[in-house]
Amino acid sequence: MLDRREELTPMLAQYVEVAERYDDAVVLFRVGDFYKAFCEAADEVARVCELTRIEREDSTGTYTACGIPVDNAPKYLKRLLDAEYRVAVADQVEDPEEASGLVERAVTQVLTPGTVVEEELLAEGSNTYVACVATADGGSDDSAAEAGGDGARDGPTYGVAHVDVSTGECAVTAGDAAAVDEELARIDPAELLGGPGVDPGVVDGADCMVTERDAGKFAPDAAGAVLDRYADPDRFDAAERVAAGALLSYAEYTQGDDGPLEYVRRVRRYDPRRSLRLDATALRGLELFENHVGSGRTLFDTLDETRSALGRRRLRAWLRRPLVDREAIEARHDAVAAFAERTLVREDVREALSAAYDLERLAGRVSRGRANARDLRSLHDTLAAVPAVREALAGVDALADVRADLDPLDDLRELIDAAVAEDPPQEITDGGVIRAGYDDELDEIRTTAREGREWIAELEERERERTGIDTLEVGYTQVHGYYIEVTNGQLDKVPDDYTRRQTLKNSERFYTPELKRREDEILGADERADALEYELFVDLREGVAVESDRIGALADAVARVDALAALATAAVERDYVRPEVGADVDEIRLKRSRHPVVEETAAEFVPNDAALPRGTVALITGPNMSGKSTYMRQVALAVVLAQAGSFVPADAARLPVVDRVFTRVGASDDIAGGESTFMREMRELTDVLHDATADSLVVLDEVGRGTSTTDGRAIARAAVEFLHDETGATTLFATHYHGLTDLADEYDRVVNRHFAAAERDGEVTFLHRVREGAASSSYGVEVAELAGVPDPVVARAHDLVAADREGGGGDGAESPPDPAGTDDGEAAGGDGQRTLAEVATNGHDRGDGERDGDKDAGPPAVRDDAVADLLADLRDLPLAETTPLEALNRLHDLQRRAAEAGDGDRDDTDDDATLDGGRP
Ligand SMILES: Nc1ncnc2c1ncn2[C@@H]1O[C@H](COP(=O)(O)OP(=O)(O)OP(=O)(O)O)[C@@H](O)[C@H]1O
Repeated sequence: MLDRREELTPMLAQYVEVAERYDDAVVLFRVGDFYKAFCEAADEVARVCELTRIEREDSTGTYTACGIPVDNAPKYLKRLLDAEYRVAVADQVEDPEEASGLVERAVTQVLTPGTVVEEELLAEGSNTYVACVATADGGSDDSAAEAGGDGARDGPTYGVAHVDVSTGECAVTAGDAAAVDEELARIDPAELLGGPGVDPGVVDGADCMVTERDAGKFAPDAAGAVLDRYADPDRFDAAERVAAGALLSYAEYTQGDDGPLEYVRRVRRYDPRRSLRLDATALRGLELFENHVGSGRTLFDTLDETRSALGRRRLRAWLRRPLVDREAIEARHDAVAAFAERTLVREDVREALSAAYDLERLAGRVSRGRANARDLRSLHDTLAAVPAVREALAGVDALADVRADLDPLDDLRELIDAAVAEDPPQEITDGGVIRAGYDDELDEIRTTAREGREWIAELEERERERTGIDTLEVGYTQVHGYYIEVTNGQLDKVPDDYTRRQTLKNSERFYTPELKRREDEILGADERADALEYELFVDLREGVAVESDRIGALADAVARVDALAALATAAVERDYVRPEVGADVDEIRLKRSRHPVVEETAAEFVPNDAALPRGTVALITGPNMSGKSTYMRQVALAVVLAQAGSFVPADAARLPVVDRVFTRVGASDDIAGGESTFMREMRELTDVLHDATADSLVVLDEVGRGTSTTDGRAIARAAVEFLHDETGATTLFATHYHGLTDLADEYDRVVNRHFAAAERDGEVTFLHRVREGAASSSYGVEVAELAGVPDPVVARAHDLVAADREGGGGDGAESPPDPAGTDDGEAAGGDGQRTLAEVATNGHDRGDGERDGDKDAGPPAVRDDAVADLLADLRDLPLAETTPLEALNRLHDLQRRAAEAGDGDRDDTDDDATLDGGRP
């Protein structure tokens, strides 16, 4: 098309010119009721949006066009954004009626995945961020960047900035490549700008669209000048300045390059170390916001009892960045406790908040000049809900601070209420927006129009009387205006002052000079009223925009109240307990803790205790599927929840304040990223071993399983030793390398815990109960059988395992496991080895003569576990809620299980001593 530029029609020439300027975007031209794309852009739009592509022909030749209907635009724009297109929307910027020739068009907005502000394109309860990573020198030379941020490892310091263009929230920090990676995982941007000089590895890992910008935007002077419009650049490090400045310049560009975004009221500088650090692996491994299978529930879903979009975003932010300041954590717990203890307060507050609209986004639209009258009514309705929240909170000391911040902005509410009609139309140009009584001039114009209409309404009656034409009618059409209609039979009675306007088949239509005058008056008044209403509305909107700081402060308080009330609701409804996090707490101690998400879906969740003095490395063994991962995650989640300000799912909890939670759990194959599972696993392990401190909590699941047994076992052992000796981090380490469990004999702070399985009626049952000591078997083959692996394969696997054990191969040969952690050599049997077959047939008579009447022939580990479970079930029996018949049934069941477990010469009663220090 460029080669035909001279011949193009004026509009196409205009399109080509804009498309050249916005060459990284699909340009859409507003033409009538459509946003139109032409030529190649039309092909793309038609393909992505599944719209019809039209071949057009004019004097200059043929070209394609594709139109998105304006009324349905969000749906199609979303498709384009999801397909990672940028879309430049060019609107008419002059009144078509006043234009001589072609209407002037200009790009008023560039829509990109990270900068959309359209309500329909934004997720309601989460932020949409665009982030930017940059070096201090903007890539101009390779000199070392100015120090700042974390700088723990060698390498340049990067600035990382992010902004939510819909709410104006903007923040910046600095750190090395690893810190940037971690920050990006927490920010979870929808779009990322990578400055020149930034190591490609730093931005490539981000799971979002990466946008390139002209290098000049990252030049320190240029970026500094942009930042200066928002904040004092001297408050920031060099790298932060470049990142924030370049980012804000991009944000301005997407909003039509119309100068500074006034609703970005501040650029917050933060230090990620002032919150509990959760890197991408931890966020993923603990399934805070994302479920591995992509469909199940997450921690956030489970806790989300918020009532407003503001609260929902705040709760997300709290979980993403839990606190590390003990006082702040306790203050949040105090507030949650206050809500939890007061059902009425909580319910009143939540009900009032249900009426709250998204104050932050409303304020953003007001400042951008995009709010319509309905938005201002929504703002009014939200302000109107505040007094009820304040009233509910009155007299609750722990909530006094947040209550004080809930300024209901009465002046603003009254102003909006007085000015804006109660149920205004969508458009602000068509009138009906401003209330009567708000503006004298408007009222006067409206009176004129009303009086005119009344005069016309009475005209029919008057004219019938005056002319004697009893069928005379007065009417109105859009095209001809007001008329007096007389049927043909009565035309002889028409008076002289009637002028013919229109002839119909059976009648004639007339007007009189007075009717014409009144009509002009009414139409003129309507037009003036609409224009004046628009003016008044825009003035009002600007007046409200001036108050955006106060609205922002109120939005912050509303978000806090909602998030606190949500945490309290979750705590009450799901039976969570307030954790103790005092300065003297130097251990993780949980009584009957549960996994907050799994307990929601499991038919019957088995609670477990945990007692881990700081610096303990707990080796967790047990069969596949026995609950190791769930247990480790629930301990980590208790810590995260507590530091986020939440109560935790347990009967009692004492938790230290940790600086970071590291996890390496579950499968995280990175096929798309081109790394093998093992490589990825080792990378994650590297991060842990490098960065964990004595204040960290480390959760490692089956480290080393991705390679040969010998190598894997060696790596696992070395990692445990390092964590114990060098790092001192409190660690939960699940492993199938049973040989590792003898580390507990060598190291003070290494302890063994295990999960047991019971075998009943020929089937393996998982008890999901944690116990002291190491486990005896993996039950891998049994799990394979449960999963439906064909019988011959299962049988062959059993044989191979047995042969392997007898032959002394495999992990089991390294050293005999201590089955129940009882240190009782006898208990493990003559040679300390038990075949899987022995374990699998323990205490169960197959009727094939295998068990020759010796009830104690089975391995003590399984028997002990069965007895311990019996005791635990007995202890947990809710007597108060059990009917006599149920009790009898339960007793019968317990008796049966006692018989199965055997009544051997047991003297150990401390199986369940994990938390209680040996008390039964
Ligand atoms: N305490 C519990 N109460 C009830 N169900 C549980 C409990 N713990 C785990 N489960 C259920 O048991 C199953 C296996 O749990 P998990 O993945 O934690 O086992 P695992 O020992 O880590 O297995 P593997 O070694 O194969 O990774 C899960 O489906 C989980 O929902």
